[in-house]
Amino acid sequence: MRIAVPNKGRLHDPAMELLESAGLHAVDGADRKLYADTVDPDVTLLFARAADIPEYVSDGAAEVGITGLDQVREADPGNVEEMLDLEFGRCRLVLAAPEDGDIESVADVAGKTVATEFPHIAERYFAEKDVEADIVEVSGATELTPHVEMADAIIDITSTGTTLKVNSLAVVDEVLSSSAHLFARDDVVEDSKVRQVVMALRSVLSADGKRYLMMNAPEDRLAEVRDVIPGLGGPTVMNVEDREDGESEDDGTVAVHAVVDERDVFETINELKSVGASGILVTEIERLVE
Ligand SMILES: Nc1ncnc2c1ncn2[C@@H]1O[C@H](COP(=O)(O)OP(=O)(O)OP(=O)(O)O)[C@@H](O)[C@H]1O
Ligand SMILES: O=P(O)(O)OC[C@H]1O[C@H](OP(=O)(O)OP(=O)(O)O)[C@H](O)[C@@H]1O
Ligand SMILES: [Mg+2]
Repeated sequence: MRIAVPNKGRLHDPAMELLESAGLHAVDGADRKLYADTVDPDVTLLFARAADIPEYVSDGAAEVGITGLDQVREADPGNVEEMLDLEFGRCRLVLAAPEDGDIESVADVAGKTVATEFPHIAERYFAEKDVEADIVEVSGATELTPHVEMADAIIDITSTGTTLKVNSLAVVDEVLSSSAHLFARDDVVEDSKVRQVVMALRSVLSADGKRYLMMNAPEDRLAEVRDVIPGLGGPTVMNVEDREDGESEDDGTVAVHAVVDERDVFETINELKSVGASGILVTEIERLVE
């Protein structure tokens, strides 16, 4: 199976890190190579421009791809399925116009010219809003076009808003909220290898922001311990076997393990201490397969 991955740009590094965390390390990915094998002999990575990846998957050069949702929606190949939000490369595709101009709503764009790298998304957006606008396709530096009278407004990517601001442009409307996605050609979505890859990537995303707590707790206060753990489906409770022959000492102590949100760890530890827990250990989780 081939996975198409952005060869450069801001999606490349996080995509490679995610694949690595999922156990799909590239084994011979020298810079500027077009292909890399992975530790799984059935999985090859193919490196392509972010904007070309939907086409590669649609045409059969790769079975699945990782690229921005904006690119998938722009190419709109018709035979691919969006499988997973990978939660990086978050940005918004927005309609923007000069701050001091007279475009304040989508309706004001009627009869005007809009420059964009995303002509298909723009076309569908204006059709949905029932606004007729002329769309001019550009391949970059879209923010410049209103200043050189090429366009009255633009549809472009923004994340921090800095580029719009330095070009004296203001957001008029949001067209699409985007992030990197895993998508697959519709004839392979049920393949076992594709399902394995989806499950592996999902397990990394599920573990993100989670911590594993281990502790000893007095058995007779277990109910209180359970109450303070906001974990996934409750904690796991085990007897503490600390004698050499493996027999439980039965000193009234049990081991409790639980998965909790990173943001709850501080408060949970304090509460656990107050209900008698000791030897509390907090570790990171690499993957969480549910
Ligand atoms: N400022 C941004 N913040 C977050 N994500 C972004 C931003 N700009 C682009 N993206 C996302 O990253 C994808 C690829 O953009 P990037 O700038 O890495 O590549 P590119 O400009 O298409 O590539 P190239 O470097 O090959 O010209 C976009 O389609 C979008 O999904
Ligand atoms: O809201 P901001 O944080 O300012 O980000 C928005 C900018 O980021 C992207 O450009 P990029 O940096 O990828 O340059 P490019 O035009 O070479 O793709 C996008 O095309 C915007 O211009
Ligand atoms: Mg870019």
